[in-house]
Amino acid sequence: MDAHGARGNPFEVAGSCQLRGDYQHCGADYRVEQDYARYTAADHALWRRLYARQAQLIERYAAPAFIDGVRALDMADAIPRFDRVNTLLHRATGWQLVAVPGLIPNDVFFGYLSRREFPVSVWLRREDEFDYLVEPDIFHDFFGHVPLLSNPVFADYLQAYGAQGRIAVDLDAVEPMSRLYWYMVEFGLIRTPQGLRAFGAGILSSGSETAYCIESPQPHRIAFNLERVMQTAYRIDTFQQTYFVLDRFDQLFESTRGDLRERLLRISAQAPIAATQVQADDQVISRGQWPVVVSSLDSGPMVTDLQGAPQ
Ligand SMILES: C[C@H](O)[C@H](O)[C@H]1CNc2nc(N)[nH]c(=O)c2N1
Ligand SMILES: N[C@@H](Cc1ccccc1)C(=O)O
Ligand SMILES: [Fe+2]
Repeated sequence: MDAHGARGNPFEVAGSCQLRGDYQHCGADYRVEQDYARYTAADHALWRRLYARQAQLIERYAAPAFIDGVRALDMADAIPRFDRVNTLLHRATGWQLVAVPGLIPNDVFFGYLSRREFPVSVWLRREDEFDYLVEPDIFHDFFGHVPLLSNPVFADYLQAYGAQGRIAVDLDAVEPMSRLYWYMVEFGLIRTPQGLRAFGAGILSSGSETAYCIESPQPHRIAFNLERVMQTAYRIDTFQQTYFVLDRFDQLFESTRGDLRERLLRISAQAPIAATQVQADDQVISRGQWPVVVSSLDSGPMVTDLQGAPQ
């Protein structure tokens, strides 16, 4: 089966995209066995190093709901077994993990989400991709996405998103939905009483982007607006140039309610906004809006936004 699939995938770059996974043994829905025996001692050791590094970073940079999800999972010591996690996850929010070779076409992906099934790649990145890699591997898919699947509001959102995504595929108006997924599920930020925090999986599986998205003055940080997000192009092979910021997770849930068809068709027909641009009516969120207090903790200077963040 052609890994690119007739329906393409978001990582198709100029007609050639070397997908990393083994697509030779997957069915029409791209399912494979996790085949736990395939993982070597070196794989588990790399997993432990990736986990230890991110577990330390998320205390400072991740949304509390994400941290709670990580703590509920037992994945510090080895690559997790999907079947064991599924028992817990199904009981928590009705979600199940499905092993896939890697990226899968949009319509198959949305189909899974609409049934509360989350596709998780089975291959693990190389040592030299410790800080960042372009394609989603098992560490990105599992460490980045699974913690929030145990959060009821987020779990409901993701299923509603999948159902809307299937409508977008039928309309051939997928791009706005892909952008919404990218800027929220993969690279979303959220305001908390402790200040700006990340909840996007693409941020939290990357050791380098986790600090960058909060600390760097370079990227734009813009308050979430559904139309604006759906219209904004993105890069898949570098840190994001724009991050969108929620006040509350249920803004996401609200955004998938109702009939999006007119909006999807209209936005699909418009020229996208470049990720480097700021629009006149953007609510730009800069650190300056929240007086920043640096309080030294035993773990070194901690940047905290104490005033101004919404309660
Ligand atoms: C929603 C959007 O199309 C997005 O890029 C999808 C496409 N296919 C995928 N396939 C897998 N396995 N994992 C993903 O995160 C995605 N992302
Ligand atoms: N860049 C992420 C992986 C990722 C791939 C595709 C989409 C989002 C994130 C990392 O290094 O962990
Ligand atoms: Fe992802």
